[in-house]
Amino acid sequence: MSASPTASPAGVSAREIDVAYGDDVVVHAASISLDAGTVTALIGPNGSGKSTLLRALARLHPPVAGDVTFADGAELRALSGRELARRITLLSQHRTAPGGVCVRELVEFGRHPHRSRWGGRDPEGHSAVARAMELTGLTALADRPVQALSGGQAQRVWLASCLAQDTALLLLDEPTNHLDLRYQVEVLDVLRDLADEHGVGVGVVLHDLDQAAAVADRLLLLESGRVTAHGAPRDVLTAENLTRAYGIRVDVDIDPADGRVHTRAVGRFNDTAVRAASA
Ligand SMILES: Nc1ncnc2c1ncn2[C@@H]1O[C@H](COP(=O)(O)OP(=O)(O)OP(=O)(O)O)[C@@H](O)[C@H]1O
Repeated sequence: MSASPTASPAGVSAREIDVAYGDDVVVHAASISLDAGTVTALIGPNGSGKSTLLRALARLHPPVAGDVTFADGAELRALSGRELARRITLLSQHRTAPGGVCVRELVEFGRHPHRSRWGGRDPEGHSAVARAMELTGLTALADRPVQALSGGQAQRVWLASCLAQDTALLLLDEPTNHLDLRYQVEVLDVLRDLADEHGVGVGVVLHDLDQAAAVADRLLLLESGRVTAHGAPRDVLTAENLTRAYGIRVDVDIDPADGRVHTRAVGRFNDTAVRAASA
């Protein structure tokens, strides 16, 4: 990012939190720590609670039990909205752009917590916005109406708006959705660079397990609202864990050349043994 993240020390920990919609508790006793300079990926089947847990860290769904504390001791529930927006940014899955705004204007919205109450000075703003647009490949589209963009281009604008917010903690819910292969890789590279070069603590929901293994230092596997495994990718992405979590056979290989974890879901269509048996 253009400037080093402006918020207080990166790092947030949730301890044993329950998160509910009405009376329905959907995340149970979940613990997660996002530390400065690390990428943590949340993985798991649809409906397992990944988005809800991520949103709880940004206080969009305040936990009904347990607590969430920042590295400097501040409690999530005690912060003003503005203080919180200077510490943590969330790229959520569902967003609607206000009508009539162009790319640069939407990215500039990300600077809102850094402006004075009456919309005044933000000395870092211009360079933060320019850098966020450059990192996401949007510079040439700066004056285009957001409503005239493709799904992938719009996704990059929302990501740029989060990057412009320039917080020490960055949460992203499926940021590679709608992106072509090149931009998927570029977005994941940006996340890795933010962690490695700027000490940002990143929490990201990903469905692609190989991408999660490649970008993350730590993985958190959720099943039915509970964290059932956490740790280094090769400890979490085991055939046993994945087969249980996803309810289909999943094979796992470790590439001897680079130590990367590769997963392969074995369905009826790509399991040659099953195909031969049923032919
Ligand atoms: N607004 C809501 N009101 C009530 N229940 C909800 C709401 N949003 C999500 N849920 C429920 O909470 C549970 C967890 O949903 P969540 O979106 O966190 O899962 P997820 O792991 O992110 O899923 P996906 O991979 O499909 O995005 C699901 O049972 C879901 O139906």
